[in-house]
Amino acid sequence: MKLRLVAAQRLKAVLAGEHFAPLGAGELADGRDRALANRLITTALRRQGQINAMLGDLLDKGLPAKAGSFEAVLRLSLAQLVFLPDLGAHSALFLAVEAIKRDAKARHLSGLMNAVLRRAQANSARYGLMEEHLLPDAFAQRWIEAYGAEAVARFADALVDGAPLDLTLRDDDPDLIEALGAERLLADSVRVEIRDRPVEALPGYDEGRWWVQDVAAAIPARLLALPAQSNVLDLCAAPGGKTAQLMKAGYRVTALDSDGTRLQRLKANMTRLGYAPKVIEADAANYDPATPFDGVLLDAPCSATGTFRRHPEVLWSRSASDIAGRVRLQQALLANAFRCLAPGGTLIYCVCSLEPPEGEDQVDWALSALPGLELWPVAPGELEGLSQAVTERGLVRTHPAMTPGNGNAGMDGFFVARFRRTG
Ligand SMILES: C[S@@+](CC[C@H](N)C(=O)[O-])C[C@H]1O[C@@H](n2cnc3c(N)ncnc32)[C@H](O)[C@@H]1O
Repeated sequence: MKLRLVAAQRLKAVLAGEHFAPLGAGELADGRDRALANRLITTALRRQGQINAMLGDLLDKGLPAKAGSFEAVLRLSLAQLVFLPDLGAHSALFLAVEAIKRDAKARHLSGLMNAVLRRAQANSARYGLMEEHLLPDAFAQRWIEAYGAEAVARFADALVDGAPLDLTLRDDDPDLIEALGAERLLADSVRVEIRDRPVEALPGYDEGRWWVQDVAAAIPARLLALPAQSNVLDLCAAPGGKTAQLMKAGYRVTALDSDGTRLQRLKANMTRLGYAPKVIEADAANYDPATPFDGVLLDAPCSATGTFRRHPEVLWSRSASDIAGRVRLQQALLANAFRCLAPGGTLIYCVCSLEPPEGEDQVDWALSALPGLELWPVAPGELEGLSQAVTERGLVRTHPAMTPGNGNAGMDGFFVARFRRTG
């Protein structure tokens, strides 16, 4: 019961707009309970489109208003009934009714909960097949246009399957890779296929021998291709995945972010890894350095739709107007990134987004709005093992239906462009 109440609380917060993070030991001490609660929440989030369709079918009058935890408990129970049959239908029904009896704001709805879940149970075989609802229609249509129907069908599979754990190695040591049970992907990125313990308990964590970073997220920093000791500005740096790569490459790194709390995480990550970049809390849209940089990496805030395998909630919390707002912010940040760059310097622009307006279209904007900026195309050979991600224009576009390295499926959706400042 406790795990269901805690899971409902977390799901409710995510439905209200919070970013999803799995429950930790502080919230549910027992490891098995925690794993089960996280399985329920992630299933409810990955299957949110299908569960929305079920709710439309089951609740003639829609969801009751101001009903406390009713919606979250119902979604968790539908996830269990339809998609996690190994957990048992009886407990899905019984525990849902008991859970809302403990919530003063939802207790009067226990009869409705019971009736709805019984109808869902009777329809569970049909509900389990409604795969066309996995991705929101608006996203699916746009993505089919951009990436093709076959790729988008695989996005839906990737949404259900979730993401494996990818690491970037500080120490490229075959013994470490073996101890992690990892497969090499691209350059110094490896993938842990089967994870049986928390990240902090994996070999090499305490010694700072690697950091968590999706294989796609590790591409942009590698493309700077500057000599060691170059001065590099990492704009929008926290929590520091790309900062660590820039430090590993031997650059003199300034890591800047406007969010003090996220910068604390960056500092803790750098301490664990044994790196000491210069850290600045400032707004990247108007930061004005005394000396311009040889390289600037801008990992701009975006819709984050490319991370839907780990953050399925982004698919349901982003509207067209959110994306338009991000596009304007990205342009302001790009313009200032250009101002921070020395003549001859290199600029990398990247976003973890699948939306062309935040990626490909921003290249056109930058080339027309920022005289003195030119595209420095990425050559397919620079991404050995992933040359299919390099477009004809020399831009990099990855998505979850792409396969890096030797057959390990899936990666985040990322867009990367490389520019040079000519004057
Ligand atoms: C995609 S995340 C960066 C991830 C990071 N580069 C990494 O590799 O670990 C975007 C970051 O942009 C920061 N951000 C958003 N608006 C900003 C602004 N105006 N100035 C500086 N940082 C900003 C956020 O605080 C967030 O940390």
